[in-house]
Amino acid sequence: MHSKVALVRRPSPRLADGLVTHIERQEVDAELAGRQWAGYVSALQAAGWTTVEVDPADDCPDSVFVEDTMVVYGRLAVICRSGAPERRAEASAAEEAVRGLGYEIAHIVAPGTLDGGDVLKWGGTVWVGQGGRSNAEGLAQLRQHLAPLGADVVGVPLTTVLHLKSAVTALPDGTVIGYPPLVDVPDVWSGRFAPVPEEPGAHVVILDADTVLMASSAPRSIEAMRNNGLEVIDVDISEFEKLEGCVTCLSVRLRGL
Ligand SMILES: NC(=O)NCCC[C@H](N)C(=O)O
Repeated sequence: MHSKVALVRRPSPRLADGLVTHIERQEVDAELAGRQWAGYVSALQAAGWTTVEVDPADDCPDSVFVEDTMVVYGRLAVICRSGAPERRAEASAAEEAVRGLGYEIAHIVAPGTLDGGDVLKWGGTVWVGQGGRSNAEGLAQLRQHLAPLGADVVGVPLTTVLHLKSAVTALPDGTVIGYPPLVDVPDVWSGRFAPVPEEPGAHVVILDADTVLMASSAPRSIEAMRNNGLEVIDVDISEFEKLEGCVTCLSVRLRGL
């Protein structure tokens, strides 16, 4: 029985060579990134999460963004085949780690592509960004794997950001938050969509029913969350943001077998 376990992965020494797609490349301070990663891991631990390190992948610059390697639903971990061929080598060690924790394993296979960052889950619905890293075949395979578990898998068009969860994430009560200029179809969540005033303000990791983790680069959104009664723990992840990373992508949250 595991509860509140998070997979994390130490940054590669080649982090600065990570992919950038929608933003200008900026210089990454690898040493600062290392400290920020340690701060992120400590924040998870302080909130009661046990962290498990996936074996490092020093040759894979983007391996720290471990969320993209899998989609975990119930006791099943669906191992992704990234839409970025450069990132496909990251998956095998992540698979070993989650298998070692007792999860059942399924795979997205060619020609399907799926990045974990494109998958938003809440209350039995699984939304999958389409138009970037994850294709229709990847979505169809995910739907097939999750159907026996009762999940409703829904495609969502995506044009302006890397992953669906770069645009929207869900609060503990199921409200979907997003920075409107980057959300193609807010109507998907009509009645439960709430705008935030900053792009990184759209990214939350749910730590428990009352607490979320957010990036300190979104002070106005953090204030709005606090005013709405949520506890917010904030972490500086500037070096990962330079590579289009956000708080969600630095871990895979496993909420219990
Ligand atoms: N789930 C995420 O938001 N992942 C961020 C991945 C960033 C990485 N530089 C990439 O382009 O794949």
